Amino acid sequence: MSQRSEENHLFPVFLKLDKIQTLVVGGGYVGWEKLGALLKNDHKANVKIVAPEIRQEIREIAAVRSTIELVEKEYDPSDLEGIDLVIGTTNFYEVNQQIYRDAKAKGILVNVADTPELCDFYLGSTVKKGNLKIGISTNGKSPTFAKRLRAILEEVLPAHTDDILQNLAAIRKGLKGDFEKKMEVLNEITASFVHHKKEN
Ligand SMILES: C[C@@]1(CC(=O)O)c2cc3[nH]c(cc4nc(cc5[nH]c(cc(n2)[C@H]1CCC(=O)O)[C@@](C)(CC(=O)O)[C@@H]5CCC(=O)O)C(CC(=O)O)=C4CCC(=O)O)c(CCC(=O)O)c3CC(=O)O
Ligand SMILES: NC(=O)C1=CN([C@@H]2O[C@H](COP(=O)(O)OP(=O)(O)OC[C@H]3O[C@@H](n4cnc5c(N)ncnc54)[C@H](O)[C@@H]3O)[C@@H](O)[C@H]2O)C=CC1
Repeated sequence: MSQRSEENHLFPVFLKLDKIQTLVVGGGYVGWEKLGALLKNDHKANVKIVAPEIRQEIREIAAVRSTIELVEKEYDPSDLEGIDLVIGTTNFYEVNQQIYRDAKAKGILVNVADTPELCDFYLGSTVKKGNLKIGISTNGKSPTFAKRLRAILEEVLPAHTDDILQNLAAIRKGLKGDFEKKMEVLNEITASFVHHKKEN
């Protein structure tokens, strides 16, 4: 069999966390971090957290959000009922492995935090400016690089980035005519973005 080349084969998708049900197993530091990552992207994310011990910080978040459910008990496979996506963060490799196996058996996509061999998908660093979102993956090579690149992009993207998007959305909506004509106009309007970059 031929060796897979050293490049990123991951396919990025942008999930609607308010339309699906996510389960986080484990309510410690890593569980808190992953919950934070979900909520940073969508404060209305539906998240259930299952763990016998749940950190105070998570309790405080759940207390003010009806979309977050805490279940204080050890994980068992019935927790996967009605779940679309699962993130395992317990401090027991065997439990994380079981979560992975159970999720696979049910056809649920699973991520065991910080354990690439037990992941169908990875979490990425995300940059948000209004309607714009950029997801960054280093293919597991360096999450710290992803974090730094996020900070750089957050800094360099102008504050009015979303205004540009809003204007383009308005123009797009107002454009009459056939599909090809629409594309022609939108390509023309946005051409200067690329030229501007080349000149610098
Ligand atoms: C493969 C992946 C699987 C997954 O967890 O989804 C994974 C794996 C591992 N992470 C580890 C450690 C750290 N992870 C972070 C941070 C983040 N990790 C995230 C994602 C991912 N981490 C996926 C790949 C993403 C990609 O390809 O880029 C981010 C982007 C998203 C998020 O988690 O929300 C978030 C930054 C968010 C942001 O700030 O923008 C930091 C830095 C910090 O916290 O400051 C450290 C410590 C420093 C270091 O080690 O680099 C370890 C070693 C554990 C150990 O030593 O035992 C492994 C295991 C291994 O590599 O084998
Ligand atoms: N804290 C960190 O920065 C890092 C942690 N890790 C690893 O990630 C894992 C989790 O770390 P932390 O969150 O810091 O640990 P933690 O000890 O703070 O939290 C573990 C959580 O798992 C829960 N748990 C234990 N058994 C369970 C079960 N059977 N069912 C459901 N929940 C269960 C506990 O109640 C607790 O809420 C550990 O394996 C750790 O080695 C890896 C890299 C960095």
